[in-house]
Amino acid sequence: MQVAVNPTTTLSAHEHPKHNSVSFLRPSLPCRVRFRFSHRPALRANAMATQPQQLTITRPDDWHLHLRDGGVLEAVLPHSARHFGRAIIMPNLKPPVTTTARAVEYREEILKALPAGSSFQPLMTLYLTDNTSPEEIKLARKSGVVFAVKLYPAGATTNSQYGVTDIFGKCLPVLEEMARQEVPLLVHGEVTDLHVDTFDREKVFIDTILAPLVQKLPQLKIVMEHITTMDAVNFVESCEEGHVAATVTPQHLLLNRNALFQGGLQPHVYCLPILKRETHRQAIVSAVTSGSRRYFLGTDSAPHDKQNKECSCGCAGIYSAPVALSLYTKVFEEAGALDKLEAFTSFNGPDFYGLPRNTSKIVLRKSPWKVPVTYKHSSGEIVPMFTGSTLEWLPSDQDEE
Ligand SMILES: NC(=O)N[C@@H](CC(=O)O)C(=O)O
Repeated sequence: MQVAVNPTTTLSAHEHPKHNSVSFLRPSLPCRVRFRFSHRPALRANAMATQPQQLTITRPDDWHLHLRDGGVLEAVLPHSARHFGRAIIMPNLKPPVTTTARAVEYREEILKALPAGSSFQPLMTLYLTDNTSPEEIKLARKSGVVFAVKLYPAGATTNSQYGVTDIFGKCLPVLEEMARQEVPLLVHGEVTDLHVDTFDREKVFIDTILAPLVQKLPQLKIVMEHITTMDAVNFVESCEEGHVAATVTPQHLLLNRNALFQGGLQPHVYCLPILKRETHRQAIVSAVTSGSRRYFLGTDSAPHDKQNKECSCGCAGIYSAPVALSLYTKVFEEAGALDKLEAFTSFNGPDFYGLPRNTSKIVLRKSPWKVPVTYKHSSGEIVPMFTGSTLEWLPSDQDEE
């Protein structure tokens, strides 16, 4: 990672111009994050003067992305393709992508919708059902375009009604085949029992499904997607490195559940798993900024039309693709861990999946930019995360040498 500093224009934290105030909940110091500023005034001033204004990092990948199809796909794909080299494409379309043949077709649709000259690579996934066969896993492995299988507990989230109801029964032969074929299982880690409190669903899933699954099939590679709790961090840390990992979204790093109710009900920060309390957010920030190889970038960018978010029964999902990289950088900067950013965004993911790291670079400049209020598409509009606010880190392609 290259870091460029510009001492003449560097401002100390309290001198930064306030732009349109983004209501981030400023992280208080997570327990394991070490700040490298000295308490001696002279040294501290020096450190302030060397705050980076520009970072050059290996191009990141997004290990959890919803692209949808049709007009929405065309509208959102350029935002991911601009910043990310590859992305794991989630299969929860209507109807879901349950076969390799359909994954191959969907991949073609994505490639066709890419902006000219883009080298973005969609890494396809299959949607696990009670009827998925071990044969399908062999086909997936052979295809060279399917990289994982997604477990949605039936009823857990958007378009999950065809998901799994019987993981340790009907699905077991498939999971055993995945372990043999080294195809990772990507997990939406929430139980769907209506008697379990919404805020406890991840923990109960870990205790009743995930921990027993890891015990039963220790060779199966598992990614716990979009983790939201200290319990998930503890679980991931307790497993063998390289076997169980986790993706982390910008919203679960920057927001706690108060954001859902700040000044009124806020549909655009409603996602699943739902935002949790502050102590959980701090645990996740601490985990990802520690430099651990078990965590990697997965935006869970999940576009829904404005009218389907702002209504009496709004959809779960936050559209973060255009802002995600700026937001992750902010998180690492505020934790004093910018030196750990590149491993999280660009190394840990491909290393876990056994894929090469990207070779191209992307530049992040400290240069305020305004998030558009909405993105229009052929039949509606999508409101991005932090709509209309000003963010500090602007990602762009590397300058020509
Ligand atoms: N995260 C969300 O709230 N929604 C996702 C599905 C998912 O990953 O849960 C979606 O597809 O809209």
